[in-house]
Parts: sequence; structure tokens; C-alpha cells
Amino acid sequence: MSESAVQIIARGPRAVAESAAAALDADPLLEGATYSILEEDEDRGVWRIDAFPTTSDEADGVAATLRRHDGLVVTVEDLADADWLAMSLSGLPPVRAGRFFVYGAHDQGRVPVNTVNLRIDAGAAFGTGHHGTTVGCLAAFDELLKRERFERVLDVGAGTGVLAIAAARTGSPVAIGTDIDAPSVRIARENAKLNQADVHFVHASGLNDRQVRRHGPYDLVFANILAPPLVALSQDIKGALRLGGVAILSGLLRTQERRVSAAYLSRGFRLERRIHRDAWSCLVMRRVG
Ligand SMILES: C[S@@+](CC[C@H](N)C(=O)[O-])C[C@H]1O[C@@H](n2cnc3c(N)ncnc32)[C@H](O)[C@@H]1O
Repeated sequence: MSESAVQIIARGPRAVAESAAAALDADPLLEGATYSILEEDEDRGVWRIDAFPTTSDEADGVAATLRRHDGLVVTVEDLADADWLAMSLSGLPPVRAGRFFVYGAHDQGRVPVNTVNLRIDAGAAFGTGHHGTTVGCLAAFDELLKRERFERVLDVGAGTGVLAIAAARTGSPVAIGTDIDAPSVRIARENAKLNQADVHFVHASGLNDRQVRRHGPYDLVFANILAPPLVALSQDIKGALRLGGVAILSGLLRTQERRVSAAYLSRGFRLERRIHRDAWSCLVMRRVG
């Protein structure tokens, strides 16, 4: 199986793009294939799938699946750069989630004027804004901001720092982020500087840090970190939130929704909203007890 350095792009109406994405999900041979699906042009109703196959077999399988969907225009482009991750991600379009517009260096100078623009470049940390889990968090946050203000925000598993930076840029005077991965913390700090956001990032596992405790209780906690740690951290997240505070939980698959929500419901949270993006689910839970 040879390595692949191509990006496959498919454009078409929403229903066709979603059905093609479902077909990619359903094919066991394409289990490991990475792709994103997003609305590229709201006015014209154009949706776009970007796939980044890692082998030529995977590339053939993805292209064939997409081409089986009438109404999608499929193109395959060569990626020539050695830094495949940065190169492929740099080809991604900017992401719009509510008021937030997440873009890379290549789109500098082409940002809208009426959005909160967050510059996040592709790199070694997770969270360029393209993943369904991140988009879900930003969309949920945007909705909440229409009715509430969040003075103190904690982002557990900050990655690039995009969520904590979004909080600081929308008026949260205290924004703290943690990550278990030291390089991610370094990248998140650089991103905060780049976005002129006053965020404090610490290298920590979960919420286990003196500075995290000192800045609480929080009005909002983001945690985009997969289902098992979300369940394991449910008591700590409750302890960090004030009564009435909100947890935006992401990183769980739709199939894991019940397990994660049950852990929080049993600890005195109420489920306020669910956002589904691709196979992912984002839960908005409020601490009421
Ligand atoms: C899915 S990424 C989310 C990144 C970013 N918050 C976003 O929404 O795009 C998860 C991040 O959580 C970090 N992580 C995983 N388990 C963690 C834990 N127990 N404590 C702190 N960070 C953790 C990973 O290193 C990774 O950077």
C-alpha cells in the first residue's frame, strides 16, 4: 500500500454531501479516512467535503464513494509539500460557526468585518476549527452568548487554544486553558498572542492544577476531550462550575451521548442542547444542583 499525498474535494448540495459523508462513515475499508464536511457558500447552498487519504487505496476508495453521488463535483489535487499535515490543512477553507470565523495564514486579508476572527494555523496541536467537535463547541458558545455573559471560562484540553481564545475575544476577562500535551500548550500560548487574546494556558491533566482552582468557580467550562475522560472528569467539572454555570462537552460520538450525559445528569446537570456535526455530538449541560 503506497502513501498518498492528495486532497480530495467534493462540492454539491447539502443533502448529497451529507449522504456521501454517511457513505464514507459506513464503509469499513474507509474507517480511518479523515474528512471534513462544511457549508462553503451559504448563499448558493454549496457544501464541501475535504478528504485527506493517507494511502493510495484509501484515496481510490474515497474518490469512488464520492463519485457515486450524483450532484457532487469531485476533484483530486496533488499535495507536494513534505509537511503533509500543515500543507493539507492549509488548503482547508476558513470555518464559520455562528459569529466565529476561524482562518489560517493563507486567508489573512480576506476576513469578514462583522465576525469574531480567530487566526489558527495548522500545526501539531488539535483544533484548527475544522473538526466537527470544535465547530460544535463554537456553535454552542455562539448561541449561549446571545443571552449570557461568561466572566470566567475554563477550556479543558485546549489544543490550539481556539475555544479559550474565542472566549477571551468575546469579552470573558478570565480565560484559562489546560492541556496534558506540552507542545499544545506552547502552541496555544503563541496563538493567544497572535490573536491578542488574554488567555492563560497551563500544562495539566484535566483540572488538576493550582491556578485552575484559584481562578474558579467558572461560569463556563469547555471540554472537548473524548467520552471516557469526559465521564471521568464529571465530578471535577461540576466542582469547578458555579451553580447555574454551563459545561460544553464535546469529543463524544453520537453513540456515546447517553453514557456521557448520564454521568452529568446524575451529578445535578440539566441537558440544554445537543449539536450534531458529522458523527460527533456536542452537549450543553447546565449545573442546576
Ligand atoms: C479534541 S482536542 C480539542 C482541542 C480544542 N479544545 C478544540 O476544541 O479544537 C483534545 C485535546 O485535549 C487534550 N487532552 C486529552 N486528555 C486530556 C486531559 N485529561 N487533560 C487535559 N488535556 C487533555 C489533548 O492533548 C488535545 O489537545
